[in-house]
Amino acid sequence: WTISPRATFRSSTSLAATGVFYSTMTGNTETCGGHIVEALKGAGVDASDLTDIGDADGVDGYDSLIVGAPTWHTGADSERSGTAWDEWLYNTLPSLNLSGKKVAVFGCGDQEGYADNYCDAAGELYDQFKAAGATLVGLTSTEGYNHVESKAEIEAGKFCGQMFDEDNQYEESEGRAKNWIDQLKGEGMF
Ligand SMILES: Cc1cc2nc3c(=O)[nH]c(=O)nc-3n(C[C@H](O)[C@H](O)[C@H](O)COP(=O)(O)O)c2cc1C
Repeated sequence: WTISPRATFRSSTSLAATGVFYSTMTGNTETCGGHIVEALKGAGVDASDLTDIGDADGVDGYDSLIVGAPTWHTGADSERSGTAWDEWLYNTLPSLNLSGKKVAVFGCGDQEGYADNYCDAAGELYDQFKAAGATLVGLTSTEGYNHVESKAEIEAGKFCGQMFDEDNQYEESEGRAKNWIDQLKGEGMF
């Protein structure tokens, strides 16, 4: 008999294949991250629990990452989330080796109240993980959203990942999470 290297690596103490990290001020990004973790379970993906990036360790130990942030620093050039990501992106991420790892970004914002800056922090996560050498996956269409401008819209009609809006479209969130995980599976992330 043989033990595959992968099976050996996945001992009971090893990390899950996909790490799921988020931050939040008022819980909305946690709600959406919860939908994502449920969808991952439903799809049979070996994923971590939803983990606050402020408490995270060993982020580079996963094969792939799903990362999500809210936006609170409206209009800011950098440190747009107003959460633990702001420090982590510039103090921890540059020291990690993420080359070859697939990363998918999600964001939580308010497309009506902050229509000119909808989910701007998600765009920052995308840019910084890309700069760190990761392969970014999971782009989605902007169809069905009503924002005017967004730094998460990295090309016309394309978000850099999955955007959520618990203020205006909370009833969409669970379905958006499920569809996105199906898409990521189709893109070969897991
Ligand atoms: C002071 C303030 C500033 C905000 N700025 C933005 C913004 O620039 N862009 C955006 O999409 N949402 C903005 N929002 C909305 C929040 O991002 C949104 O409510 C989000 O769901 C909060 O997520 P959280 O509960 O995980 O922190 C802002 C909300 C407040 C109260």
